[in-house]
Amino acid sequence: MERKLPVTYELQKKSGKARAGKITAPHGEIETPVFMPVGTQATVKTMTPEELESIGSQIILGNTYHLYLRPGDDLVAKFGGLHKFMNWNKPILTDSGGFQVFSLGSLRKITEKGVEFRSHIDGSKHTLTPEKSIHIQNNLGSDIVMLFDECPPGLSSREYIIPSIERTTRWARRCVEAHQRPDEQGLFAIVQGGIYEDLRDKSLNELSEMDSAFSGYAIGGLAVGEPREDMYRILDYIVEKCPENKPRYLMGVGEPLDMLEAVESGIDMMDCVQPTRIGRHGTVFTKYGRLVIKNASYAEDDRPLDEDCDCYVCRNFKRGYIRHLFKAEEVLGQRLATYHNLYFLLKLMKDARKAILEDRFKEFKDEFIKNYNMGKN
Ligand SMILES: CNc1nc2cc3c(=O)[nH]c(N)nc3c(CC[C@H]3O[C@@H](OC)[C@H](OC)[C@@H]3OC)c2[nH]1
Ligand SMILES: [Zn+2]
Repeated sequence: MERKLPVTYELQKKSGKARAGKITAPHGEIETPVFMPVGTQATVKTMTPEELESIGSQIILGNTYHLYLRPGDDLVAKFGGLHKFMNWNKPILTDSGGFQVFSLGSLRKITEKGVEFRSHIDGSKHTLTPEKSIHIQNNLGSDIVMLFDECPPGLSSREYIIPSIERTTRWARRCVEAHQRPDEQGLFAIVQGGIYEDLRDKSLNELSEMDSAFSGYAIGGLAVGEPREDMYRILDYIVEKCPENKPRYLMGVGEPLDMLEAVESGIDMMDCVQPTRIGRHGTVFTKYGRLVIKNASYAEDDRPLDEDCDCYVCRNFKRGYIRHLFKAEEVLGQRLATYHNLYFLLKLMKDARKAILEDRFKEFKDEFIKNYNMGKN
């Protein structure tokens, strides 16, 4: 008898390949499509949990690599896990750390056992293995645990990707074996295969042999420097081949136009550091495209960041004031820009969900793209 998985999915409506649904996780329900703010070091930078809840965040992300290095997953476990440690009581998804080892670590060496690397913090030597990654995530107590995979560098050759997929599949088996709380923390598979349809099939077919252990499927290996049209082509090809009764998560995508393309291909969940990272540097999303607030042209501009946004920031502050905060290097500027950017993406997914429920997603997407490309700010 198939064991009840801790994370389940209910498909509610389809509009083309786009889907509206509901994920049920140990710490709560998630209406999809959903954008997941990234909280790498147990905080979504500059935001309090209360603010995150007030803008409609349903689930946030944490990261194995960072929390293992600092403050240590054992310490987080002593505080009762990540939810208690950071006072976030809704679902949390943690990445498995492989990606960060390659994007942040130094002196890395991949072997069958795992990945050796030096910490970007103090240069100390570490080895992350499938077992270690899963045990760290068990200590963190996240609702959704990601497989320990290799995300090949963007535009890797077929010759590199084929053996990488096979090792990642062997690592997946070891992750399933090592998982200490399969009834409390949902395990997500991560499909690799670069920009090659047949290699995407290879990765998905090999992982599907362990399907009963997986609560969901992530599409990995994208948003790593490949041309946009290759990412769209692969999404259009592989997403609908993932199980219809489980959530589908596209890793690392958070540009508005890319998110709508992903939703159109059947993706339910997305994450990206962009809204928080560019927000801290003074770039904000608006209905008509990005806006760089430090631009002199906004010095006396008494309009809100986005005249069509009803967030706390857009209801209470003008562009001229927020530009001043950035020029004066006042930290409130970073907070207001981050708050608005997160609200913008969360609202975009909420509006997309409504459009799907009303079976008009294609029209919604085309209208958004037309306005966003106008670039009139
Ligand atoms: C930006 N483009 C992008 N493509 C990615 C592809 C992969 C992948 O194939 N495998 C794994 N394991 N992770 C990936 C990731 C990292 C996402 C994490 O990276 C962190 O954001 C930087 C965040 O950590 C809280 C997030 O957690 C899920 C990707 N990011
Ligand atoms: Zn706003």
